[in-house]
Amino acid sequence: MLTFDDPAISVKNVTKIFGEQKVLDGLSFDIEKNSITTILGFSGAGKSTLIKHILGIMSPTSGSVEVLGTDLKSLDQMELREFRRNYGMLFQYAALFDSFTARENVAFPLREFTPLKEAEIMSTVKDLLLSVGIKEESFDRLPSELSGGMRKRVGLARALALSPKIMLYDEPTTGLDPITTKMVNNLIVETSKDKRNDREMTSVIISHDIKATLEISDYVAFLDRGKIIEYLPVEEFKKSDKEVVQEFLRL
Ligand SMILES: Nc1ncnc2c1ncn2[C@@H]1O[C@H](COP(=O)(O)OP(=O)(O)OP(=O)(O)O)[C@@H](O)[C@H]1O
Repeated sequence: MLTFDDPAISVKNVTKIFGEQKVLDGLSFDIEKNSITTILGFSGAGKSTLIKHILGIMSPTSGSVEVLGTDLKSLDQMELREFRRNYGMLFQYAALFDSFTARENVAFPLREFTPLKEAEIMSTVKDLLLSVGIKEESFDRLPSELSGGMRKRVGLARALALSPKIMLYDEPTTGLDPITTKMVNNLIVETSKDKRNDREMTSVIISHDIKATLEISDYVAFLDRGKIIEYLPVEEFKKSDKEVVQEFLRL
């Protein structure tokens, strides 16, 4: 198992039980700061449950999750809400507000969580949208007037608005055509690299789209029935001798 001196995320012996079902089973692993790490697994393996633990939306039945050196258990609800400003998240369907334009969607977290004045917000929003490749002519369009790929870009701009230290991607390319998948992958890498220069950003991708994520990951973990059964730098992961991993790689 990979270990890191100063991990961004440290999952320590986490078990999560729903009724009779053990969904996470004594899970322990670290995620390196400033890396792109993908957590792969079949449907039902426990990926979403794990992400919810990293976000502090769910608490473990036993064990602990440390993010940026803080044990999430030690935070009360108010502190946890404040702590979540460290996170950015891009969901499968980008989850934009339908009745807000692209500009308003990206402005939302800045209005909600920062003391910035309107002119500063508008200038930050412009920079963010341009940085993900949205042209000014599209700033005032509603999500329904944008393509799927453009919605992802706007979703990414919104997720980056508060300069997150931890960026979580939940199935970022599932259901997208190959060209849009490539575009989203490039954006994930560019975003991660950009941020590496001047500040910290760790990217965690949850996916069952192995082909899309292998190209861009530094590390890959394979979650199977609540346990990490393989966790390696990407090139070594491809050569894993675990039967279930090879089965997954052949899909
Ligand atoms: N709140 C809950 N209450 C009861 N069971 C749950 C709850 N959340 C998840 N589960 C169960 O935990 C198991 C793992 O679910 P989870 O959504 O974490 O898997 P996943 O790997 O993300 O799957 P998918 O790729 O299909 O999203 C499933 O059997 C699910 O039914």
